[in-house]
Amino acid sequence: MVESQVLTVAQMRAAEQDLIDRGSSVDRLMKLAGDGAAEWVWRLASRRRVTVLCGPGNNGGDGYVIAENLRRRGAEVTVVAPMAPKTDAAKSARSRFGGPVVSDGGKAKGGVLVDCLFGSGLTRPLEPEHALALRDLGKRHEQLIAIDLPSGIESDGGKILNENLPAYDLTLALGAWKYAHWRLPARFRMGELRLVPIGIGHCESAARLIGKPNIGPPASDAHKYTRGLCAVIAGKMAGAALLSSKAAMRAGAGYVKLVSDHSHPSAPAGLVLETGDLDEALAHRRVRAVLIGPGLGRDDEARSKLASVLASKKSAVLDADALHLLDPSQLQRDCSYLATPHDGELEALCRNFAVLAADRAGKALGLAKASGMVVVAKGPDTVVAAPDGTLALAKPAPTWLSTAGTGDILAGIAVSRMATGIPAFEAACEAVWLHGEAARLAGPAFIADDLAHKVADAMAAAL
Ligand SMILES: NC(=O)C1=CN([C@@H]2O[C@H](COP(=O)(O)OP(=O)(O)OC[C@H]3O[C@@H](n4cnc5c(N)ncnc54)[C@H](OP(=O)(O)O)[C@@H]3O)[C@@H](O)[C@H]2O)[C@@H](O)CC1
Ligand SMILES: Nc1ncnc2c1ncn2[C@@H]1O[C@H](COP(=O)(O)OP(=O)(O)O)[C@@H](O)[C@H]1O
Ligand SMILES: [K+]
Repeated sequence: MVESQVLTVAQMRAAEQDLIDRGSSVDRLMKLAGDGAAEWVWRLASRRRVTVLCGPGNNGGDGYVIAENLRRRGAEVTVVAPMAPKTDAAKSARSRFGGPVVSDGGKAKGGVLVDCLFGSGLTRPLEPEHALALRDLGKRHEQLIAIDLPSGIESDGGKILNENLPAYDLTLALGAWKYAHWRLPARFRMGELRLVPIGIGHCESAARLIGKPNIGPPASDAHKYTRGLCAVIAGKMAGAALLSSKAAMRAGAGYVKLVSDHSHPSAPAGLVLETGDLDEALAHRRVRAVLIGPGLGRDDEARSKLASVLASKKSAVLDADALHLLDPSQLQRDCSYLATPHDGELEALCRNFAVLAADRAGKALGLAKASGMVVVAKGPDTVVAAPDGTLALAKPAPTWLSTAGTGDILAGIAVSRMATGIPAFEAACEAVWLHGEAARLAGPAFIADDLAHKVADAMAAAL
């Protein structure tokens, strides 16, 4: 879906060029973007005075279009332009603005500040005088709207390039989402996010935002084995695997087995405990997906359990300790693997698979390519990467997830989705969404056990 694609600056430029090649023009796209954005500014301003801060590029050009649109509706609007327009489209938009333009924003104040200083073309930190002007104007206005991106943010990485820049109430993404709209730390400076369409089409290589999956109830002739049997392998700290199992039982699989050397007096009655030989348990033809890692430990016994899982050639979710123990040569060809590392585990895996990249998305993509595994790089801005270079970005999930054991729940959901027979990348995206939704439904201050129970409600939301 076009609305869920997330583009790099290079992809955005190619998409714009594509529209121009089909008969549009930069001026026409700027008019569409500016008029679309002006609609939001008009609503938010509701007759308050508006200041539009315009830079030299096409982001500034959008600003002049917005200002003229508002002026024609009768709004009191001033443009502050510390730099003259440089691009042809911006110069022409400037020439069509019939209101006042000042170069020094020293006296400007009002209801709404519209930031059109720089957008996706920003290549370096703001000059000190521009950063200062933005900061001061920000303080003298009641509400701040960023056009395309807040100025001072790097579009592809989501880095904030200057200190003490203002936080915004609303950011209007023009044409398509950019990475910065969903990456930290940029995301949390942007306030509400809205997309202004300008006719950008489907981009084959774009990343996508993870949205609500369409799961549906079991088929009318379903039985527990057709829905999928998954095995969760317990290790030293058996509680973690039990948490994963509880989540797996609620995430779609028809049958969940906990393969454990421990007794589990508090295990739900519906969870099948298997205490026998691990290789035998794995060899069972009905086992469609296996989870190993939560609470596994890192001793010889843990190593041997991981070796058994990988030798079984079953589809597997690898989490926690399994990611530290993993030897690249153990991964089997033509097997489906899903790894769920947090940042520390991702670092260890990247060392192990000789992957060099600067940020989480780059590391996840590099690792997926080097290992053949689907990689869910977990954190406040989780990404999912596939070996073929497909990337999906999660929307922010509740920060209450930052509590022990929530990763075990994610791994349990993932193995359950995989056991239903869907491809690992889809299973990963569904698991990330269900995990975030369960957290939303659990409310504040939940613990991992509460989260496991909410997985069924998250499934209900996706039916
Ligand atoms: N293309 C289209 O069809 C459409 C584009 N649209 C809009 O265009 C925006 C992208 O426009 P853009 O590429 O002109 O970049 P923008 O962010 O305005 O300005 C950057 C310019 O300033 C410069 N510069 C960079 N960093 C700097 C710094 N720190 N301090 C000083 N200067 C700096 C840099 O030039 P440089 O100095 O590096 O040569 C660059 O040229 C996009 O976000 C959207 O709003 C929409 O209208 C829809 C149609
Ligand atoms: N600040 C946060 N905002 C949103 N999600 C978070 C945040 N911190 C952690 N999470 C999520 O919580 C889970 C934590 O997993 P993990 O670190 O493996 O914990 P554990 O090992 O204790 O189970 C991950 O899914 C991660 O994405
Ligand atoms: K901007």
